[in-house]
Amino acid sequence: MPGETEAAADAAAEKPAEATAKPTDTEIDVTISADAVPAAPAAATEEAAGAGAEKPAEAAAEAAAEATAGATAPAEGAEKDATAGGDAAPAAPTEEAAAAGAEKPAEATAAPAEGAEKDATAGADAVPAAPAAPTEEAADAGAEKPAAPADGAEKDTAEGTDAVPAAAPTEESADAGAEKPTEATDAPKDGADTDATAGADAVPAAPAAPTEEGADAGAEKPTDGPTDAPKDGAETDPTGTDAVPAAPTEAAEEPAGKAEEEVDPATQEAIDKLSKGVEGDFQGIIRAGLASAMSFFEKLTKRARDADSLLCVGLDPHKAELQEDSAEGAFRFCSRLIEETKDLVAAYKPNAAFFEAYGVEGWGALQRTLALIPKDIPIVFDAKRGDIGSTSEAYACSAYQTLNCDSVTVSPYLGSDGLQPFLKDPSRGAWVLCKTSNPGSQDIQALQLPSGEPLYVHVAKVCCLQWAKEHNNAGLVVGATDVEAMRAIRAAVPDVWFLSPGIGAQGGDLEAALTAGLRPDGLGILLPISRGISKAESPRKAAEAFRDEINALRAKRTASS
Ligand SMILES: O=C(O)c1cc(=O)[nH]c(=O)n1[C@@H]1O[C@H](COP(=O)(O)O)[C@@H](O)[C@H]1O
Repeated sequence: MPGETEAAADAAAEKPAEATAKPTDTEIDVTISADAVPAAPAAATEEAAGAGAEKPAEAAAEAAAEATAGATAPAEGAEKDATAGGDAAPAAPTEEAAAAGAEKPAEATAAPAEGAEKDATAGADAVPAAPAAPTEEAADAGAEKPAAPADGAEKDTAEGTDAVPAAAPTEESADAGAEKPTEATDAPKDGADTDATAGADAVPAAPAAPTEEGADAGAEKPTDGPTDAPKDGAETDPTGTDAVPAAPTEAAEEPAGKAEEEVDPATQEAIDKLSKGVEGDFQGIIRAGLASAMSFFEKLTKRARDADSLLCVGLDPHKAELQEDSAEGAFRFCSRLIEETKDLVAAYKPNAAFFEAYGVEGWGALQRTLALIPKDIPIVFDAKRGDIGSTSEAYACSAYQTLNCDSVTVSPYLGSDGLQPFLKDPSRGAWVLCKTSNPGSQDIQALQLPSGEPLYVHVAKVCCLQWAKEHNNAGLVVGATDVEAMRAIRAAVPDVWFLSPGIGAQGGDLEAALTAGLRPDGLGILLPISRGISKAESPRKAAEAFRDEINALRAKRTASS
């Protein structure tokens, strides 16, 4: 209940009833996020290929597979490529590959409809920060660093679906692929530097405008666009095919165009930058793919508005609260919370600690829990990461690719290089620990710098205004238990989103926190509450009461400002 203290909550605690929601098979679900890509080819710069473009390479490959169908994307070639782990290497077709393609074109051509479905489901979460390029650099990058995350890559390799051309086919090849696969040996030879690293299949190196035929072939079942994709990835492609429509059909372009209108200036700038120099329809594809990737804070803002809520339910399966002290018990606990509150929340915040406590099974329970969260509800993965750059890369991969979470809590203590991996993809966000809610936050975070400002104000400014300024995708953890600090931080960074735990069990004052932290637009502060909801007799009623109390205070505050 709102305002309930830890003690009160403990006293009132009851064991939650057994979850009603049945777990789905989520191991696959989380891994397929790797495949999710807009039907866009990728970028034109090495930077794009190496940095943000973890997935577009696959996208390009998959997309072009559609257009060229059997002509240049042989099933056997795909298997070969997959074995080599080279998902995304645009290279010209070798005769061998083309011939292999001719042997089994039907698989390649049959793929798109299902593949499109799959990509649509996963697409929301896996849109790259930057498209990958159809240049040699991109090919190399793709080969060395497969676009898909580890799990996804494994899946892909098992399914042998990734190796496909990045460029659009000529009319001839499109026809060949679609109708006369045995003529596949006539596939384009230009740009013929076969990707030896990937052992990859025949792919033209340079993008070209798709032909009508290619467009038609690719457009059999356009995706709904990444933002419509459910997180649970329940519609996994049963054929194991990742193919995505390659060509910009009207249907595919329309939602992307709409999305493009909604993107923030930073995203728009990235789109302009990355599509510059790319000609014709492929520019449209790139723009569409990028535009459909809402930035993390756009997604959060949209959800907060749609649900009319700033409440974030914490998924903290404390052992003491479980009916059964096991990973399964933790999963059921979370499943029940999600089931009861999913229409009331702006976000969910699973805390890794409570799952890790159950070892490998706990990690599985976490993955299954994440898969239950509706696709339009942002996830804050509370893991408080941050390390040297190369290790943070792995942490970011774990949070964003393997677990497919939208955001993660991070420590600023290691500095800018430790945070960069969490910030380079605008569709993901990092919540930087700034002034935490616990009493010990005074020990270091409140130290006064020679400039006279407390360390937490410095952290707020340096993280949000400098380190994260490229994509504006850092928020700040500012506990709701220290309103004075919150006020100072709000003054330093007026627009930044706060994640403000401390309401409920930790005794924070909701009205004081909202007064100090809310932005004039009635947004800008996300209030995670765990035990105050999970320990209530009816978590739903408690969540509803919190949401309503928050909204009443928001209304009061925005009316007075
Ligand atoms: O990063 C966090 O989420 C966090 C930061 C902070 O300053 N204080 C804080 O309590 N948290 C987390 O927020 C949740 C608070 O839980 P309750 O006190 O039960 O609502 C726990 O998962 C904490 O680990």
